[in-house]
Amino acid sequence: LRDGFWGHDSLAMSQDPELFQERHLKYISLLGKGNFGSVELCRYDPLGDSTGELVAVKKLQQDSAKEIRDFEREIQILHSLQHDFIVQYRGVCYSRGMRGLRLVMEFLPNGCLRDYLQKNQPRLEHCTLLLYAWQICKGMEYLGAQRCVHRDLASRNILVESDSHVKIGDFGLAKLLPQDKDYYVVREPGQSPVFWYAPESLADNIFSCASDTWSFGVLLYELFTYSSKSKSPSEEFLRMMGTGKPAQIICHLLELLKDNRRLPAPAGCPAEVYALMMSCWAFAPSARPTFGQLAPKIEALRDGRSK
Ligand SMILES: N#CCCn1cc(-c2nc(Nc3ccc(C4CCNCC4)cc3)nc3c2CCN3)cn1
Repeated sequence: LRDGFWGHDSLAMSQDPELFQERHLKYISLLGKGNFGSVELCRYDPLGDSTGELVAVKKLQQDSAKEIRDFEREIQILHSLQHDFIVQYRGVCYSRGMRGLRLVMEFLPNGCLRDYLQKNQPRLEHCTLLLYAWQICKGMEYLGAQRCVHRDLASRNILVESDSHVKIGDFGLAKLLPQDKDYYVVREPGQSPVFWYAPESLADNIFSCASDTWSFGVLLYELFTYSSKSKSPSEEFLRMMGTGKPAQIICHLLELLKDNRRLPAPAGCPAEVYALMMSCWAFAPSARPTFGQLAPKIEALRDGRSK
């Protein structure tokens, strides 16, 4: 289209609500660092009068061909998801061609659940922790129905919309299952802390909805320890392993899990909640509950305990 009222960009560009123009994306602050990426708070302000909306913009740190290809897959996965307990896709911003590719998402004002739990521990009751657990479980049930494996379920990847609403916030390691298999074997070994990994993921890089259930159990543990650093999964497992050489952490952790050693019950954690975590940590993937089976169990725990 010739230059005219729309300035130098094409009419189509200005009309597509999912295309964000870099020149209108105003940087405000750094929100966090996920896997291979950073997330910034920006205001999308095409009118230039600071009335534009706040958005969270994810971009790659490295921009190798593989990182860009994986990022494009992450964007496609998030674009295909639409659920109350999954962070909303808004669009993309291309600058410098594909090298400057950025993912634009809704901004959640209260940050990630790990920090939120630490900061608000005194006023967060078990009933609220179980509400967060139920919402994440429903989001994961929906994800499984889309044949998507998250691979990095942890409180650092959950975002807080409000006191009563959390969302799964990062899909940097998510994979879509092929039609003919219900598991995914990754080539690059553990990119995220191994203390959230199921045994089959530690041993053979195998990921599935069942390995997501294992990580969900660790997330339940994080909820009921209010993500305390001293009681974190890493600290607890390292304590159980003693001061082995760092090289053998994965083998040592696997031995421990084979010996049926598990994270301890968090202080004050109701026995039924600990039993639920333990069911997610069944050694055999097939013995773990699905998210569809976990949701009603969490509901029952919520109703059973009014406070
Ligand atoms: N998940 C995951 C891991 C990757 N990651 C994602 C985000 C993210 N953060 C927010 N909001 C957000 C974040 C931090 C604060 C802090 C700032 C310092 N003071 C304390 C509060 C406040 C609000 N909104 C989002 C996203 C993605 C989509 N929407 C950040 N890191």
